[in-house]
Amino acid sequence: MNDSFFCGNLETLNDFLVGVRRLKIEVIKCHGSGNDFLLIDEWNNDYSFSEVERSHLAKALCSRDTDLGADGILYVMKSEHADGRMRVFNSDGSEASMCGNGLRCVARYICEYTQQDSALIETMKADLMVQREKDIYPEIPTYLVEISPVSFKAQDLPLNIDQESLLNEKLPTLTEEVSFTAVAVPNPHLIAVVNQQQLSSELQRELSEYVNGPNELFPDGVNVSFVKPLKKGEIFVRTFERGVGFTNACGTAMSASTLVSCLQELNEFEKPVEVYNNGGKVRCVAHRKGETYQIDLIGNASYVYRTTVEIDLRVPNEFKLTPKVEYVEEIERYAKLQEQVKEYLERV
Ligand SMILES: N[C@H](CCC[C@H](N)C(=O)O)C(=O)O
Repeated sequence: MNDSFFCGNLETLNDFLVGVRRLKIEVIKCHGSGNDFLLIDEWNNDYSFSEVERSHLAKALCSRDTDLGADGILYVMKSEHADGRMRVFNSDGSEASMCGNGLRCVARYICEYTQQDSALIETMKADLMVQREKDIYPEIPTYLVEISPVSFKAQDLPLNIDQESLLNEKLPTLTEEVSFTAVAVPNPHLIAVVNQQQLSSELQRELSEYVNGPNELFPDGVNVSFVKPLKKGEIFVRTFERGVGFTNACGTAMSASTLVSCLQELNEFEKPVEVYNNGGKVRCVAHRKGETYQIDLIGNASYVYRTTVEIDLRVPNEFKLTPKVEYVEEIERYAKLQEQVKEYLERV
């Protein structure tokens, strides 16, 4: 009996004994306003990853040094009480309680799978309503997702300060240059309304890197957004995302920024606000009932390509891809939207 037989058997036996995890994982590369994700359907593919594997996969597959790369992974899972469940992991492997742009992509995936125009999706802290909307740009799949619960309590971010909340106030230990509002939707956001000079400076990067490193203020880190009012009903938002860095857009941040702009009377509750960003634009509507807030986030849910990742989960950085199958028309249509937004932002 030659060696290869034993090697083959030994390897198979060894694989079994050490629990090798060689898998072929179907992936859809998608994005909401240029905030891009790898969508993995655990539910219908029956992958059943461990907690550690989900985090390690996010770090390995989201790295921009690979043929994949993304801001995060969206795991679609079965829910015991809703139409589906979304878990979102940032590219650094950390799990977030919510992801607005990602939820629109999951909304599309679940609505198309169930052939419904609306659904209830379970997220870490809430079951959220999602629905298909009329395209805000021709032929670009558009979804509305509910962003809630909303809390201005510092402890809900958490933000360690000796006051209940931070509402358009200075954080002197951080900077004297701008005022901030802290809000959880329910992931944590620190938001400043700024002018063009402040937006163009290094201030946002410097303070974002500080509050997302070891610090007393935000022990879990925080998404940091600079908001520039364009005109009534229009804002521009740039976000340094916790667990990622600067992204083209951050859905929960754009929603929270819209809410803050209404509280500061730059925009109006119950009226649409066009939120421009480096990846395109979305529409938000902030709702207030007494002291309860909720935001509607409306925007694209675009697919870019499908591929299969061939991977051994024990060494997730060494993976192979099958040839990517692109959604060519969606890519072209979204590029037209981005061109229109870019031209507009150069004029406004
Ligand atoms: N980085 C965020 C999660 C992703 C949120 C963002 N991609 C969105 O669209 O809301 C956090 O750790 O809270």
